[in-house]
Amino acid sequence: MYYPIMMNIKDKNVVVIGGGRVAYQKLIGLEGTEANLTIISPTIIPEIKEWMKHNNAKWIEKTFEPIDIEQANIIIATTNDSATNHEIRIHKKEHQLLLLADNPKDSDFITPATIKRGKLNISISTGGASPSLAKKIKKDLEQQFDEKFEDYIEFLDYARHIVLNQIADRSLRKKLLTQLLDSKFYNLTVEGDVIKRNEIFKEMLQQVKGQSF
Ligand SMILES: C[C@@]1(CC(=O)O)C2=NC(=C\c3[nH]c(c(CCC(=O)O)c3CC(=O)O)Cc3[nH]c(c(CC(=O)O)c3CCC(=O)O)/C=C3\N/C(=C\2)[C@@H](CCC(=O)O)[C@]3(C)CC(=O)O)/[C@H]1CCC(=O)O
Ligand SMILES: NC(=O)c1ccc[n+]([C@@H]2O[C@H](COP(=O)([O-])OP(=O)(O)OC[C@H]3O[C@@H](n4cnc5c(N)ncnc54)[C@H](O)[C@@H]3O)[C@@H](O)[C@H]2O)c1
Repeated sequence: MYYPIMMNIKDKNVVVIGGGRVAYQKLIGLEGTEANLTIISPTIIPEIKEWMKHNNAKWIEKTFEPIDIEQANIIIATTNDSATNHEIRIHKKEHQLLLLADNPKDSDFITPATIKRGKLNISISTGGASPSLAKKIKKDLEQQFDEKFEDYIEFLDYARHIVLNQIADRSLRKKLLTQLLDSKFYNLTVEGDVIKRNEIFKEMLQQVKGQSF
């Protein structure tokens, strides 16, 4: 069984070996993490070149050597040469986390299909059984959780912080945080009526505050 976690990899050294389609897919997943990204590969596809214009990553134009992973925290091996992927596995240290794109059995982790909407992250894994199914489920959920969720999550984050700061009583907090999930807040966010949405939230907050005295 795999253990699902959300990792903070800011400033961690992530080394991606290989510069093809799979490397590109993994780099997209690493977007916004603020990790130190290094790509080791004699070639990279045009999509990665384009991606590097908007994202921070260092490309070292060479074939893999063990020294390339010495400082790595996380290693993502995506070459099309199984002998190289095997060599990477042999040289990685016990404490380093390795993903072998052609060999989940010997990997320390696998990557799920992911929908990102601001801070909302919906990840789907089949435990390696069917990456295509993970992708299909993702496509289906993308319709339900569209781009508008980005603003909505931002509002929930903002409102929750206010609730946590201003309401000391745990059960009242929980009540308010549940009330915040009422669809009117989502609908007003989608309609762009931020003023009305915030007013309703403030009224709710005052009401609950009244109950706590
Ligand atoms: C979800 C996604 C995320 C991502 O890549 O970030 C992802 N694979 C995706 C697509 C995809 N991969 C493959 C196909 C072709 C169809 C097929 O073979 O089924 C397609 C479909 C396509 O491309 O359309 C081939 C494939 N994949 C793996 C192997 C090796 C093996 O199974 O032994 C082979 C055979 C290689 C060969 O033939 O040699 C292994 C893995 N792929 C995983 C993740 C991990 C398990 C995730 C899970 O289910 O939990 C795992 C274990 C390790 C890892 O890579 O993390 C991404 C969709 C993202 C998106 O579009 O949103
Ligand atoms: N996990 C997944 O989701 C998934 C999906 C499809 C394929 N795969 C596996 O991943 C492998 C890569 O797939 P791809 O489509 O990206 O292949 P690709 O041929 O597009 O890219 C391979 C890359 O590896 C580089 N490379 C080759 N030898 C190297 C070495 N010694 N050192 C550094 N870089 C080297 C090449 O220059 C190239 O950039 C496939 O062989 C397949 O087994 C995994």
